[in-house]
Amino acid sequence: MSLRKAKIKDATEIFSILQQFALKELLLPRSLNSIYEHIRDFFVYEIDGKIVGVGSLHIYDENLAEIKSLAVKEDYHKNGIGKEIVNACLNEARELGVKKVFALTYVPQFFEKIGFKITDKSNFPQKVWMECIHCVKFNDCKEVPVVIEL
Ligand SMILES: CC(=O)SCCNC(=O)CCNC(=O)[C@H](O)C(C)(C)COP(=O)(O)OP(=O)(O)OC[C@H]1O[C@@H](n2cnc3c(N)ncnc32)[C@H](O)[C@@H]1OP(=O)(O)O
Repeated sequence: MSLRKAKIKDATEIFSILQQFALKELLLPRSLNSIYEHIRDFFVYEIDGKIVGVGSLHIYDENLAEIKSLAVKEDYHKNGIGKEIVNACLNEARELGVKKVFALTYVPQFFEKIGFKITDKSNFPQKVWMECIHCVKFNDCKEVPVVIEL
């Protein structure tokens, strides 16, 4: 078992895991191209050389970063893998000097267990005006914003 930064060769497997949950509308879909572009943001969790969990930290500025594209394969849920990936993202944010990390999620309870608090999306205008505005669910978004101060 190991958690590590992603490499280029992991991109298609990251895409495949995220796509499984996107098809169930548990995550917003993400293109393979976007994963290649942001491969340095990603962590992967491996068991016996097979990727079973993925997640990424996207930096906005010195004050703000976002946990994005977090998913653990269903057979491996509730083994602490999701929490470990989020904690790796938070540690990286701390090392970089970022002060606040947020996520938009359908599973706020999972993030609350890690110490995030529910907040308001208006606190993240960078996200809303750079990304949410282009999302097909912009006017009917059910994702809950959560945030943690580092
Ligand atoms: C920013 C985003 O990307 S949000 C999208 C998150 N991803 C998804 O919803 C995709 C589908 N879901 C998943 O991949 C997984 O269920 C995840 C990532 C949400 C959780 O991963 P797991 O590895 O199962 O979580 P992990 O075992 O680390 O759980 C940590 C704690 O949260 C709890 N937890 C896990 N999932 C949930 C949930 N859906 N609701 C409430 N609590 C939860 C666990 O019971 C555990 O609690 P404990 O510390 O008291 O034992």
